[in-house]
Amino acid sequence: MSYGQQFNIREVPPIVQELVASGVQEPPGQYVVPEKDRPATAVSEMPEPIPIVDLSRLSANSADELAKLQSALQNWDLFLAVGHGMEPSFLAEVMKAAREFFKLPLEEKQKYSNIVDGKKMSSDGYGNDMVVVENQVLDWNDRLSLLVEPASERAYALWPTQPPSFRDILCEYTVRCRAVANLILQNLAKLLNLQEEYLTTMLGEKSLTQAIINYYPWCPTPDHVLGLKPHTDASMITVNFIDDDVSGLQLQKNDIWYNVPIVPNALVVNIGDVMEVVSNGLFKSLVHRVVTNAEKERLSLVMFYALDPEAEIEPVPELVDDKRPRRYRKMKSKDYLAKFFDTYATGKLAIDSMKI
Ligand SMILES: O=C(O)CCC(=O)C(=O)O
Ligand SMILES: [Fe+2]
Repeated sequence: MSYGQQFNIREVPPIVQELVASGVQEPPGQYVVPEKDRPATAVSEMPEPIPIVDLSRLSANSADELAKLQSALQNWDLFLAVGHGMEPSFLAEVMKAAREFFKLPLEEKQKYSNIVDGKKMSSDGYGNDMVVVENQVLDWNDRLSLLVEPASERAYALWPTQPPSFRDILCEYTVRCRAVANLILQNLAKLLNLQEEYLTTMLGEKSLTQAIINYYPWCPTPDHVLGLKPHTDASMITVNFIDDDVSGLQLQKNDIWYNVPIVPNALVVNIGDVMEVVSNGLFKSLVHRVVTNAEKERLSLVMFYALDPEAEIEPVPELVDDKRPRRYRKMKSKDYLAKFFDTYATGKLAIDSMKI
């Protein structure tokens, strides 16, 4: 995710889906993760399940539900959201449109390629990992990334016209997901003892929402590759709608990796770097990665809610005092995003560079 920017790249990586279709038995060396970073087949059992938060109860001001949200974020930096008002039939349609795009012939998908002049990668369009450092380990993932908000900034030339329903469905999902994000932000503001509209106001008209459809082809050797390298998101919050059939998202807490369970029709919502900084560390950005599956492909549709590129990311004054001094530097949103990709490519966490 990068929001309306172009980046110089070292090479154009292959489309993973094509590698798989060509019948590779082993992933090419560029995808093989060094032994110490490989996804262990056995991950730990969660000591307690991730709370499932009912958003309809939050909107009815349930104190119990708010406490559940707080405990989820304290323990896991993420929660599962039900009661979001999006019918299973609508969500199924969204996933179907996303899946159908990836089923199109390569030439059709390449019409929306994110490669510019063979040397740059745009934040919008179809492609995959951005290669910016030497010996970068590549993700076993292809994606379609589209800026959806502000609506006036959409690059419609990169929005697929196949399947024919794609555009309308993504527009509707954007509107409905924005309502979900706003409700969550209002409740996060409450937990921070800020005015209810504090965070929704920060995420105002010029703020950017990037939609990314991740497509992870099945992989002959899932133990040796990662769908996505360990990272935090460069967002305020991230709302993730996951294929309800195939797990793969893992979160890290206290240096241990755990599987995020699949709950059909629930959204997975996590804290991103911007919120960690804004809250002066009261909320923590989720460290996560994606592992692949030996038999099945996997899809996720992820909405990243980020600030206006010209806005400064910094702790809000209300959350800085003598007892809790400022813990993060200030940085312009667009500069942070540029930095984010270099750090991601090397397997490091961008948020660490903001810490004082
Ligand atoms: O595929 C997923 O479930 C997670 C995707 C993700 O973490 C991302 O796109 O930043
Ligand atoms: Fe992520």
